[in-house]
Amino acid sequence: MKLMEGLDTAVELVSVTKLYAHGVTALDDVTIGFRHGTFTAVMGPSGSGKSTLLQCAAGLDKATSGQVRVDGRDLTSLSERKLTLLRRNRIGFVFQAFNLLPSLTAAQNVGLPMRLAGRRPDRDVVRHSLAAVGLEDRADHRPAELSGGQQQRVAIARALVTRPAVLFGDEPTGALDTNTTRDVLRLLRSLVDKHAQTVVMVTHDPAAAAYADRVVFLADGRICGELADPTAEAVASRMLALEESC
Ligand SMILES: Nc1ncnc2c1ncn2[C@@H]1O[C@H](COP(=O)(O)OP(=O)(O)OP(=O)(O)O)[C@@H](O)[C@H]1O
Repeated sequence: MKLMEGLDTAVELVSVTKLYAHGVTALDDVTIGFRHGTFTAVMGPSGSGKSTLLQCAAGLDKATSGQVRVDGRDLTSLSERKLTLLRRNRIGFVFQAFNLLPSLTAAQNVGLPMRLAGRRPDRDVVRHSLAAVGLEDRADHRPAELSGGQQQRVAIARALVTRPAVLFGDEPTGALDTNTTRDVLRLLRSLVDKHAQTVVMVTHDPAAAAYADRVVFLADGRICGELADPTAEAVASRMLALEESC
């Protein structure tokens, strides 16, 4: 199948199918592109394949068939070593649980991807990354000394430290209260607006999805619709219709 959007596209899935054991089809012939410098929310009923889509797009899980392109490179054809390098350098991922190392300071956590790559963390790069998430004054704090929202911002800074082509978030605000959720969503929005970062986020929350440029809906492992310039109300009513038809 032809590529959909060419050079403008940071991430592209072409006819991706993911089968699990016990006859589960988690993704069923999914073709979708995520353009550079855009913010996309992925929504759908529980079990519709949202996390699987993100994991396959990020090279954390292997598609059973189809192609996954990041920065124009097909992840499915890379050796394990090359895939690890591409994942480390070009793909950022944040999870609902912040996954910070408790014994390390914020700056040390942000520098981890460089350490894992066998390099000494570059102080300026780490400071710049912490500044991008508004935490330059918390560099020496350990996770336990930070709020949940601040911890997630450190995780985002860590994911951004290699200047990835795309930042994926799997329910990045799922563990946060309403106010902190808003701060993190505003941060993601400003990374897109100010730094042309590409962001793809799974969420259950229509209000969170409304921060995105586009919402993609999944049902039973298939893309079943999209909404541009979403409002929380429009997303909620589309979700209601999807859940009723499941
Ligand atoms: N490792 C696995 N082995 C077998 N089946 C799996 C595995 N991971 C996910 N599945 C199945 O694949 C389907 C899609 O799961 P996935 O986690 O992607 O859905 P989701 O939309 O993210 O769900 P939720 O909103 O509940 O987190 C589900 O039917 C799930 O049970």
